[in-house]
Amino acid sequence: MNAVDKPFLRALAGESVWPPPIWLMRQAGRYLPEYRATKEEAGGFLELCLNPELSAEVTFQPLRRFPMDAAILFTDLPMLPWAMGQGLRYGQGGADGVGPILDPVRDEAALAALRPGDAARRAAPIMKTVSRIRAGLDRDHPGTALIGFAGAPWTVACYMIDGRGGHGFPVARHMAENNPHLLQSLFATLTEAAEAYLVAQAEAGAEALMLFDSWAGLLPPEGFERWVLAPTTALTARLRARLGPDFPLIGFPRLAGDGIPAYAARAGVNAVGLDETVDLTGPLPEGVTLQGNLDARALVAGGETLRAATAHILDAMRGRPFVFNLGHGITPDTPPAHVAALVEQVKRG
Ligand SMILES: Cc1c2[nH]c(c1CCC(=O)O)Cc1[nH]c(c(CCC(=O)O)c1C)Cc1[nH]c(c(CCC(=O)O)c1C)Cc1[nH]c(c(C)c1CCC(=O)O)C2
Repeated sequence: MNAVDKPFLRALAGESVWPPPIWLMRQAGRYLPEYRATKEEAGGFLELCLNPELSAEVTFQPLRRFPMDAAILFTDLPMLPWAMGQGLRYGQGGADGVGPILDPVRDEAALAALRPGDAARRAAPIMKTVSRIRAGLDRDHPGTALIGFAGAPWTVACYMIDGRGGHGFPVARHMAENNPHLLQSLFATLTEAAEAYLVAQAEAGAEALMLFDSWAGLLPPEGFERWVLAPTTALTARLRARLGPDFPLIGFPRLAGDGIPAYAARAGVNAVGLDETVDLTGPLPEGVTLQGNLDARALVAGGETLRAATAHILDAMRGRPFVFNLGHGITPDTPPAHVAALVEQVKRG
């Protein structure tokens, strides 16, 4: 299939493709037994993210079960800070919780110790993963597009500064209010690093790029303007200067609520991801493709709950440029059969 004929890319270009293309955030992950087996084979999660063959394998796993219209590069958001030299490990539950744990960057000295110049070399395995995935899609799934991604500066800064999620990132929020100069310096480093990292993914074969701003909703309005909207707009402008004005970009300002219209109008993205709290029957931004916003809990519930929630979204979005997705990632307790039922219903329109 010609790249421009892929339904997902047509929807990002502003076409009202119907039935809408579908993919799901975290479509590769712990709800699939084959993912858990491959992670074991890799020797751990970080090891998996740095193994191009096995990262590509887990990216393909959901595509063998479900006819998704897009695949997303399998890696993790803190891999960019890791590539700049920040210490990273993964909690195994218990007191550590689950998820990434980083050596916090909270002062000038820690910021100066980062080595953005090393990031391209350290992230080289991730670019190998991108090329492997793209070659496999071209061979076995020619209608499926490849999404590359990075965290948006604010969300990456949250993990870099607090060192872990789960507590609402009090240190990053305090820094935004009380030491904006330090945060601004970190943002300058991060914006430059994210640009290089995303351009490298596009050069390796990614056909669209997504910026995850999972914690955009933590900031008051002035903070949202300064730490979410302004840096995202700067980053997308740089990406467009490098990749061309039409390169498909998706922004996901999760839980941004009242900030979403401004984001849609000014962030420089083709598509905006909507979390599950957004009411699709209310006023919505025009002039951008929308993506979302099924509640991940409805996917766990399945049955009539899932059918009704899916029908509600399809009814609200019919006739608009839209990509069906969840409002946040699939959770590990999701039965794969529910994902199959969802994809079938969406494909019926
Ligand atoms: C904030 C964030 C992270 N990572 C990511 C975000 C932004 C989106 C979001 O808000 O969910 C993005 C991400 N993380 C992962 C992907 C891969 C591709 C996909 O979506 O299928 C993507 C796009 C794999 C992953 N990233 C992680 C796993 C689970 C690791 C394991 O197997 O133990 C996977 C498959 C770990 C991770 N990584 C992160 C957290 C908070 C956690 C723990 C919570 C959880 O597990 O869901 C940081």
